[in-house]
Amino acid sequence: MATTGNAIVLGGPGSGKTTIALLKADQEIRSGALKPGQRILFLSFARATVARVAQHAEKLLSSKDFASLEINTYHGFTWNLLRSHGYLIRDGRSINLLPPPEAAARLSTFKSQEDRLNEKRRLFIEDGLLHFDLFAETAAILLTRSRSLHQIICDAYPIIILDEFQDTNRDEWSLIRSIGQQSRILALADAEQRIYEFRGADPKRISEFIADFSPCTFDFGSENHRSNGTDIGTFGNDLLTKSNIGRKYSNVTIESYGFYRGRNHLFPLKAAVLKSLRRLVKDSKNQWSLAILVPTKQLMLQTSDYLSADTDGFPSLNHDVALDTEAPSLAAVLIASLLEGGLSSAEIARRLVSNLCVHIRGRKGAKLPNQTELDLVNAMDGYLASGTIKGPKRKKIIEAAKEVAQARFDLYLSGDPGIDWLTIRNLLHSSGVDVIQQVAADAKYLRLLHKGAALRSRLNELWRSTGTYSGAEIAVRDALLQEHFSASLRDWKGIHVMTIHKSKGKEFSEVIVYEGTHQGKILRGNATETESAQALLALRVAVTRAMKQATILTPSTDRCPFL
Ligand SMILES: Nc1ncnc2c1ncn2[C@@H]1O[C@H](COP(=O)(O)OP(=O)(O)OP(=O)(O)O)[C@@H](O)[C@H]1O
Repeated sequence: MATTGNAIVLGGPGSGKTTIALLKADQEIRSGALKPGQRILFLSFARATVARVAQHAEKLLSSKDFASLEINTYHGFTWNLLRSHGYLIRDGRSINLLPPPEAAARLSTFKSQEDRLNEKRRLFIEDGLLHFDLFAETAAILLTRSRSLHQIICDAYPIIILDEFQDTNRDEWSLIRSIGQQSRILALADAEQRIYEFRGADPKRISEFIADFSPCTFDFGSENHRSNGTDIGTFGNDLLTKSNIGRKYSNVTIESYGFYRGRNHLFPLKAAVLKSLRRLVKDSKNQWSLAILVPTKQLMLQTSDYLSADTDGFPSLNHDVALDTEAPSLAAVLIASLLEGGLSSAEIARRLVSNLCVHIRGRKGAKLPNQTELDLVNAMDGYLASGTIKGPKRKKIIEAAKEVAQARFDLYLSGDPGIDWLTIRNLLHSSGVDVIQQVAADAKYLRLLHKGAALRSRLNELWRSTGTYSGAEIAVRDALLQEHFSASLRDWKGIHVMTIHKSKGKEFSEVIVYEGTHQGKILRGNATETESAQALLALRVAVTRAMKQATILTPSTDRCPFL
């Protein structure tokens, strides 16, 4: 609290790094260190983490002091900077954002990382379209080239707190170095929670910071305030030395699950969730949170579907999912375009085929479409240019698109966006063709993005002013885009399903880590040594999110070797 220069706080999970940083911010604000208009900037990676930190800060700081703290993601902060000043590096021309769903679609044909990066740079330089991955790099360039802007930013934020510092990539690091020439930097880090090597986190980062910034260094070691009085932290540390194997823990349960004939493969998971819920409700009434953490996105969606279902004698369970937005967003844009309609069914059909191409290209986000999908998209693109397409399966897709378009053309819209949206979704669902049905399936996840109300109100406005949904495609795109920067406070109570990676920086009353039998393994088969080391760190991060109890479910036929 007394340090006046740069600082780095090291410490294991739950050791209080975030808490001390917020208290330090509060102390600086109260001491009058800030001039009018200056704020302390707290940067983290994920919007969900920002929401949790903001919640935590609201408890620790008075509302007056809270106003002097800006809690943001790297993306949110750098985009603000680029949106207002980016024109300076584009000869006065403005910058437009390339939203992840569209980016995924545009980059789908570039296979290597290098080609993808080059294409992102080309899109920016030639078309002014900025990909999220270039935010930090471009902001760093901007601050290097404009000394005045550099001065303004450093003046505005004299103290910057960097959460999860161990996971900063090279571009973020160069931005930090630039701002850190004048502003004070307080970094929070745990080398053993470095789980983002695949996006450029580097084991050297902490020592680079120490070398460049000569900070006061504080190490909270293995102090643990999150799960005080439990052996969850001990288990986490034992994992690192493999001394957990064969040991018993009071607050970490490892269950080997078997196969239940005639039941969903996630049956043992839902049974474990209900067991946790009984415990949580008994102990904490409604003041509890439960995280279900799984290794892959695919398993996350399956888990969400199965929790929502009321099959196998289990009730449907309300929950939140940390979804990727690409697939539902592209599906929403396609549905909005159908809501808009057109002057003829042929025009609607053409737009539908074109939007189907974008959906197939981009729905998997950063993961590329497979060759069959790419071939299909090329053929459909060819159809749009020439009016012909070869192959019975592809012809069937075009025929089905025409039928959907005709049905839309003949449709009498009610003016109630909720009803009309569902009508269109059902048209897609009953098309009988998988790539069109996939749009309807992806659109169902919009509910879980909590964007329903925002979309409905935009569509309502359109209908009220024009009696049509003309402009719906753009309106829906805008509404979904804002999602990427909103750091609205989310309620962390209840059940949350997410990938292990998304759980970083969060805490829950209980955690259930579940790995699948064939896909969704904690350590996948044929993993390299580095991948294995990363998987172990990820498992440690997952388990140590729990305050009271962690449960790990691993298949009895193929137990996780870390357990
Ligand atoms: N000194 C303390 N005394 C009591 N409780 C504390 C203390 N410091 C932190 N806590 C509580 O412990 C929990 C974990 O703290 P915090 O989130 O600051 O840890 P962290 O080091 O940032 O964790 P991680 O790296 O795992 O995200 C929080 O619920 C916080 O309120």
